[in-house]
Amino acid sequence: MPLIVIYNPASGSTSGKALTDDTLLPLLTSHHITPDKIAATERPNHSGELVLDFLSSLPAGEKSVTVILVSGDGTLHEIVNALWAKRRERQTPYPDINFVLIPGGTANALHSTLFPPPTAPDATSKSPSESDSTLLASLRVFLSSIPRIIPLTVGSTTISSDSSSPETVLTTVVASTSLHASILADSEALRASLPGIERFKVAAEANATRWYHAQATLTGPVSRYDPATSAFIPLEEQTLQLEGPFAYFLSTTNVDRLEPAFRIAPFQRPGLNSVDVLVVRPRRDVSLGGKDGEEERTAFKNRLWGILGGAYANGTHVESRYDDGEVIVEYFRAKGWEWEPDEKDEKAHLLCADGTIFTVPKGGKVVSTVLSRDAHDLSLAVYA
Ligand SMILES: Nc1ncnc2c1ncn2[C@@H]1O[C@H](COP(=O)(O)OP(=O)(O)OP(=O)(O)O)[C@@H](O)[C@H]1O
Repeated sequence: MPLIVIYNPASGSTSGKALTDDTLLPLLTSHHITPDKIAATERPNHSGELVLDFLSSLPAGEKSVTVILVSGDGTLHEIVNALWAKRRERQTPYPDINFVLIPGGTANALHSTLFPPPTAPDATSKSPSESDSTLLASLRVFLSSIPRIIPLTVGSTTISSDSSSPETVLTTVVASTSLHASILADSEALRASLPGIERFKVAAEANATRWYHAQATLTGPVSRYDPATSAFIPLEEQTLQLEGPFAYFLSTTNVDRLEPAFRIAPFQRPGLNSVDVLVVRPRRDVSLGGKDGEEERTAFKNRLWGILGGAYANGTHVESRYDDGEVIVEYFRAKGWEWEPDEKDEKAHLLCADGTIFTVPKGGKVVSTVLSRDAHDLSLAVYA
């Protein structure tokens, strides 16, 4: 099967080249495997060009290829979007594309979902790197006598407005607004000084008391996680409207965590063909008495911080409740969602798609949905 190795020398702690040269390639050689191509990404979006060029170089009729990717989630995101953008320019369908993931990025959400750390590192751990036992886990599956591949769910997120043409981006990990999108937007500026996951915490602190004004709709079928029965209960309605303001609004496909220890959507997994949506709406907190002054926002921030800390304790945040018994983190499973930011709330216009930040134009909205295989025309899977 055709094989290309791609590493991102700039991702995470910039160890991609050393990992490739010193560990990956010698291991492949010891298994008598010679990649057809080995390439470093030289700039943003280069990974997509490398894969497209590689596919173009193959004889017609090739059924499947393997891409060994030494990077974080953002590089995979670029490849998926490049394939999708160029799909109509090909005479024949793409071959199946099976990824071996070697975590060389900062967060490595997909890899750490597939191969969770043996003991979850504590929340204050400074090391973003995965333990040695999981570092080569996907590669070991690829090299095994019965390699197993798991298909990936693909989501599409479209930003539209009257003033501009719609822009669609595919996601395989996360699509979010509110706190998470603000954190990602601010943390990128900190990448040079804080290359590890600490930069997310610094950015989180800067956005902690903000509430986001928007109208959100979940599109169905929709089900709601019930902590009492530990099950998702289907809703009768096909759509569910959620009034803001929001402190947190995040959806994941394929992944149950965004970092090795941050298990924010504890029941999501690859190939489910649904999104898990986590929502926190401060107005549901009866202890705030319906007010949203400085004092209430600070009180709510402390509460939210404590609750989201449960994501670092194997996902216990989804069990937490307000004093009146209502769940604090609303956890839904759906086909998709829509987000219409309030025109006056600038930060509610931020959207994060697999770590890339977009700004919704004034008067615009976001429509995010899981795509069927027929709709995206890609066959993507990971060795796991
Ligand atoms: N040679 C390069 N120089 C600078 N940036 C690059 C280069 N090659 C790729 N990139 C960019 O590096 C960015 C980060 O890559 P990636 O997302 O894989 O790592 P990460 O952000 O550290 O990890 P994660 O997404 O898991 O948090 C990508 O958006 C990509 O565009």
